[in-house]
Amino acid sequence: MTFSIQRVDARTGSAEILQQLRDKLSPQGNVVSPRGRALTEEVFGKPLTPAQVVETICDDVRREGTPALLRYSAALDKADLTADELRVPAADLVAAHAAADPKLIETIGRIRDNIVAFQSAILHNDVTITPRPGVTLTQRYVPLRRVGVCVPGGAAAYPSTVLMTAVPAQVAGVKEIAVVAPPTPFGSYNTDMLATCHELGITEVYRCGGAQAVAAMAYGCDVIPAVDKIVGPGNLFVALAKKHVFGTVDIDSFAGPSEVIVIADETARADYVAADLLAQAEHSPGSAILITWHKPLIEAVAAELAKQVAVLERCELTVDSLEAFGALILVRDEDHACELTDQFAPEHLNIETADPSRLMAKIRNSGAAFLGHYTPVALGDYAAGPSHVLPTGGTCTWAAGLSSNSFLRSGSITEFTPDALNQIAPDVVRLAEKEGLTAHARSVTIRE
Ligand SMILES: NC(=O)c1ccc[n+]([C@@H]2O[C@H](COP(=O)([O-])OP(=O)(O)OC[C@H]3O[C@@H](n4cnc5c(N)ncnc54)[C@H](O)[C@@H]3O)[C@@H](O)[C@H]2O)c1
Ligand SMILES: N[C@H](CO)Cc1c[nH]c[nH+]1
Ligand SMILES: [Zn+2]
Repeated sequence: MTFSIQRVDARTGSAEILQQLRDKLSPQGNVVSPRGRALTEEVFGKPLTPAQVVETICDDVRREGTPALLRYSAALDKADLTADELRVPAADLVAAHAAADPKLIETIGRIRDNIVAFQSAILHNDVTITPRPGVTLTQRYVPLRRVGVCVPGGAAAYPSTVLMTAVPAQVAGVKEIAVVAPPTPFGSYNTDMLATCHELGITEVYRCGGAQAVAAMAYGCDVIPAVDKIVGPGNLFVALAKKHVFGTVDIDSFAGPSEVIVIADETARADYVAADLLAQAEHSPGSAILITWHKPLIEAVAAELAKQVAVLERCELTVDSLEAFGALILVRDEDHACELTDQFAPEHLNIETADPSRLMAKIRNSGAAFLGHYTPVALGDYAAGPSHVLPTGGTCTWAAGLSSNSFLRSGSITEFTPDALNQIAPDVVRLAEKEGLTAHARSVTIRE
């Protein structure tokens, strides 16, 4: 298989390529295909930007509710559904579960256990301190009441996304979980996805996707009661819709295409490294970048990529991704590799070196890191325990991946005795008077 992936020698100059890739990989840089643009013109009668499409859909769903949701499902997903058919009947969930490969159900059970073990261990607990006699200060964590989960269904089916979103929410104690997936064979007609929902005890699944489903969950409609937070991945329209409704509800992130940086040294195997790069490139769009100071690895990995990509089911899509978003970068040394990685701030970081922990200690920015020659990112995508919903586009410099804690809301609880109030009163009064807020001061002195 012949294709071209960028080789960059960053030993003497700066690696501008990383900034160029970063710019291309923002969710907005996620270009809409010619078919997508034609669909926009067909539905709206004129060319619109994705942001204009999403704003129109969200505003219509907010104003009209279910009729707009059904209209956009019909126009964009060719779904001929009535309001009564939007929710997947309980019998369909049961039937999908009964018909599923028993081995798949066992796998889902084992992965659920892995996720529960990790997400329970990291869950915040209430904290109470008594800094002085008579003063009790508590930080309390309360699960969100109702959340909405977007499960993609345009180009592939993602039972794994149900696990990686709904299980952390369940661990946090969320009682109501609504899943939306497009009315497509990869979405809410996908029996593996429905069987996964049933196995996890999810009963509310809706046959709608895209911006219209996000808007319906944010604003609520006759069929889907409004949620408090919307999580889960999706294409550009889903990402833009989540951004649009943020403020009415919370969202997990504004996510773009998948990314991986593999840092490798002379102990790395070129076939393993290539396999890890291909695994994220196959998402298409997906970015796959090798950083190494071991020069022979660059061509060895390029040769392995060509060999391995040829036999992939998604060969052409993967090649498109490697050509547009891939790079093999030669750096001076280990420190240079860590510096460039921090600058790119990848969603996934795979360190395939003799002492990966030493490098990890030097890197601040990565959504999720995978250490050693036997820890491919696919472990995190499917089974290890941390969620695969992660910050992309360099946002891991300030954002965290989805976890059980994403489904908690914290609040403080303060309690003072009369003596403790008297003790602190002068400080409160002084500051309140400085601000000219004498009613605040009086609410304290009145109790002296
Ligand atoms: N980061 C993660 O954890 C993760 C996990 C799984 C999938 N993903 C990513 O999520 C994305 C899923 O995208 P997808 O397209 O397969 O499914 P999707 O469900 O996100 O989007 C499909 C929906 O988009 C809407 N849409 C399509 N074209 C449109 C147009 N021209 N105008 C308005 N709306 C339109 C339709 O309503 C359709 O139902 C992929 O990029 C995949 O790589 C990420
Ligand atoms: N790599 C994706 C997150 O970036 C998650 C995923 C789902 N299925 C396979 N992989
Ligand atoms: Zn993946």
